Amino acid sequence: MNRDVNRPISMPLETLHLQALLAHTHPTLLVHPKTDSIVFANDAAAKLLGRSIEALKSSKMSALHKGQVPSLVVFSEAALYHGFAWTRGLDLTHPDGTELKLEHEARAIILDGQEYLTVTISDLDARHRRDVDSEADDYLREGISEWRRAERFFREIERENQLILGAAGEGIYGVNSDGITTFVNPAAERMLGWTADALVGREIHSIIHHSHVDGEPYHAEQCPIYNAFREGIVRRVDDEVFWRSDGKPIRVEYTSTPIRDHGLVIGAVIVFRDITERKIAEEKLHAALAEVDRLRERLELENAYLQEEILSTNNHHEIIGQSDAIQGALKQIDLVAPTDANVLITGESGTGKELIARAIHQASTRSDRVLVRVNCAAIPHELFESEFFGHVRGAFTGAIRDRVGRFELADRGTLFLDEVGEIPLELQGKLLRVLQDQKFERIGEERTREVNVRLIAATNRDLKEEVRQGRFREDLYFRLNVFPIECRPLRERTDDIPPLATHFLRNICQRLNIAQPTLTNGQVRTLQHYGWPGNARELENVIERAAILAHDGKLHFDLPEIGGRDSRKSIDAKADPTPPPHNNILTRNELKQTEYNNIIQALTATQGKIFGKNGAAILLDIKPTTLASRIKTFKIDRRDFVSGKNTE
Ligand SMILES: Nc1ncnc2c1ncn2[C@@H]1O[C@H](COP(=O)(O)OP(=O)(O)OP(=O)(O)O)[C@@H](O)[C@H]1O
Repeated sequence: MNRDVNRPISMPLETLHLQALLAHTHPTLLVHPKTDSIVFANDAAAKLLGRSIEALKSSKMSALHKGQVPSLVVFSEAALYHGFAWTRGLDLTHPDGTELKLEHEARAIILDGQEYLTVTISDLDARHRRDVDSEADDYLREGISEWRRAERFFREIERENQLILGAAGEGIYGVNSDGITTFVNPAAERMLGWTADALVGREIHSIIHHSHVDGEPYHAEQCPIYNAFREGIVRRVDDEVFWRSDGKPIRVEYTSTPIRDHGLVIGAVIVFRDITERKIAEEKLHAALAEVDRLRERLELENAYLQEEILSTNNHHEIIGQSDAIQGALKQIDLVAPTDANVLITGESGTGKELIARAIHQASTRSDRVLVRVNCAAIPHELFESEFFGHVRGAFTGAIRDRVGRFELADRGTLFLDEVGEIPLELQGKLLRVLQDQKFERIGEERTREVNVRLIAATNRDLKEEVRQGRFREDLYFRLNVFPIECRPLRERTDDIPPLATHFLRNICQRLNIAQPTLTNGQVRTLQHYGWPGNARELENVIERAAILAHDGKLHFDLPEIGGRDSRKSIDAKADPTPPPHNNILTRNELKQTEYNNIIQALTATQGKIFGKNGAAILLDIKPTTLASRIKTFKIDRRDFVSGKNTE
């Protein structure tokens, strides 16, 4: 620094006043350097240095800065030389003993031709405090604007969140860890019929979730929504109800997600959807599918029955016979068919009981609906109930889908219970109730179904005797026996054998598409002499076999042997026109014994096999189901005839 730049300032007297004024705000001394005396001190200097102006003015600079004369001289000389100097090397002690940290700035001035120094003193501690305060101010100012920015940012986020919550189609609400509602979005307000104001701040479970759909109380401890924040895991429920403000339930699916703050669960947010309409649509669809399923199953079964009917009714329900017995039966059919009365047809196997049942159905007003036949002898004991009344899926082991029972299938048609005497005693009561009320339930279902069924029953048992023996309920017997029709055995109406034999021969030849052989009078007479334990069915089978084996238009009959009696007759030989001797007539018991022996022989020959090509039914010329029923009646255990394990 050179002297020209910082030469002492020379100023007129009036400027001194200005200087003095300025000096009034800063602690300033006017010092005469040559004499070391203080010629002027302002109030600020007096205050800072802790001395009065007068005391200062009567004091020397060196006296103020005791022991620092060298530093003071250097400082003064520098100021005089350069016109300006500053130092922090001059200390000063306040009269109260405080060591003042000061900065001195000296400027050389000339007043009235004499060199002076204006020494401005700054309190470094005060300046430091100001600096700190100013820094704090800066921080504060910056902090406030930063905070305002953050506030704006969060307000913006909050606004966006509100927009999202408002736009969401799902109902959304929040709860704190006490289960108190913290917010509710507009969709939730709409769905629940409650305003957000009405819910916020209140325990929402007791308002919208207090009961199950059936009205049972829903305790908050079990509520999955609350459990989400109790256990800290997300809970999803896909079918429950929330209660609207108008008391109506809405079906909902919802998710309750815990909200965490620094790892601490502080509540949950619940997002829910009104699925009432969807559930109604689903239920309608299920019902429709179940109905389709039911109809399909029914059609399948009806179809099976119709097929069976086609196969079993080659004779188109033509009842042949001129005997009084047949003519009487025909009259009874005409009488009873148009009524809805129950009919009980009795008679030995193969006498035409089913034929009569079908004829009644055909002549009734129900003929446009199906006749459902149930062979009670062929149903395993444990399946009776399901067979009759149906079951729902899962009702018992093996019930893998719903099943229509025969009663339901026969609705508005006819139910033909063949071998009705075989129905287990324990089911007879239920059957009676259904016949009386025409109402029943499927197994495993509570729904009661109504039917309108006409019942025709048939049996080859003496049902009265069964009642006496306690094997058949009397009340059921009376219920069935409203209109009894008896089928007389063929041997008691030998008049019917010629027209029946001719009828069978014609039908069989047509069916087999073969030329019809001649049935001679002699052959007819021989047929009339045979006992026909298998009745018309046996006659039909004998004729069919003969038709197949016929040579050159001639029939050859090979009648089966009956019991020990030699009833095998070669009919193409000379027929014996004489009536059988009196001692050949069999009593009912003898006939039974004969039939028993016959079945035993057949089972021995087939090793217990009943059904199929090599079965005993074929040998005996009776239906396998009939044979099964007879075996049951005679209490024969067919396993006694089986060699090895191969039973049917
Ligand atoms: N009067 C008849 N006219 C024509 N065909 C008859 C007559 N009686 C019986 N049949 C025939 O004899 C066969 C046996 O008759 P059906 O099945 O009706 O006897 P069923 O008494 O019901 O026998 P089961 O007790 O063994 O069930 C059938 O093919 C049937 O058409």
